[in-house]
Amino acid sequence: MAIHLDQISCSFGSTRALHHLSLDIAVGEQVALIGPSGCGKTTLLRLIGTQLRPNQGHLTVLDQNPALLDPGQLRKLRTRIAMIPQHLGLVPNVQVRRNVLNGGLGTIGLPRTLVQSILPSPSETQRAFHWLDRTGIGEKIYDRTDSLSGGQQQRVAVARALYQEPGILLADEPTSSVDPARARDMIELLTSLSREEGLTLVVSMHDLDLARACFPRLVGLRHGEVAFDQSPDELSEEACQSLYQLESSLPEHHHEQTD
Ligand SMILES: Nc1ncnc2c1ncn2[C@@H]1O[C@H](COP(=O)(O)OP(=O)(O)OP(=O)(O)O)[C@@H](O)[C@H]1O
Repeated sequence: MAIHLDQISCSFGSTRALHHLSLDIAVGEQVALIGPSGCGKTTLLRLIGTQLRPNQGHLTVLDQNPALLDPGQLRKLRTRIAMIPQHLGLVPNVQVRRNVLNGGLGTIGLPRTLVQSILPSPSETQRAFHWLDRTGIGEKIYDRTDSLSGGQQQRVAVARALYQEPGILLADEPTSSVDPARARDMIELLTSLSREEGLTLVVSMHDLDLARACFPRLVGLRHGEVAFDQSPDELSEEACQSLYQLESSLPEHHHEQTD
């Protein structure tokens, strides 16, 4: 099992983000996490990425329990989990190559990082090109990152994640700031790369129609609990509607709290 969550609860002060949530995701599965703002999608991704610890419950990622690992083992596990954050986290005023190479920082240690930032080896550059090429923008490798379009920058973030050679790829609302055609391109890029590389893929998103069109498994979250866990064919209109009807009736504190 790539990801195993058993009765996980996670709170921030008095705000309950996840409540007795259980979910198993097999190696190579592609899962869309759907639900209204504040339902717990980012919290769940951060737990899987081992950036957060649950208050209760049992979690294993790539068959390891992060709570039982020493700092070195935890670092190693994290190199196998790549996260594409909502705002991409690219360094704007450097070459695209630099941003892709940043995907390897967790693995190579400080001395090599310093050398690499001045003079990347030909094999590192070749590998950066390989992943940029796989995302369709190989020719941009020496361009300044902030000269690229928003869609191209998203591809740089995908290449950076894949440079890490992860077992699990997580993406937090990768479609939130792009137009519908770009959103579909992005999701199709992620799902096809995950299929070809045998990568477990978990993507949070708001667009239910896009999730239904592109993912074989949809997990709906509501108030930090699993509302449904189904294939697009199984998913009923009622289940979808109930998920989003609650958006307007969320308790007030769900709107007020922020990251
Ligand atoms: N660092 C934090 N401090 C306090 N509360 C938090 C924190 N992170 C999340 N929360 C709260 O936990 C709940 C779940 O938040 P989360 O960000 O996981 O939801 P989400 O589904 O990803 O929302 P969105 O779609 O708006 O990104 C919300 O009520 C949120 O305000």
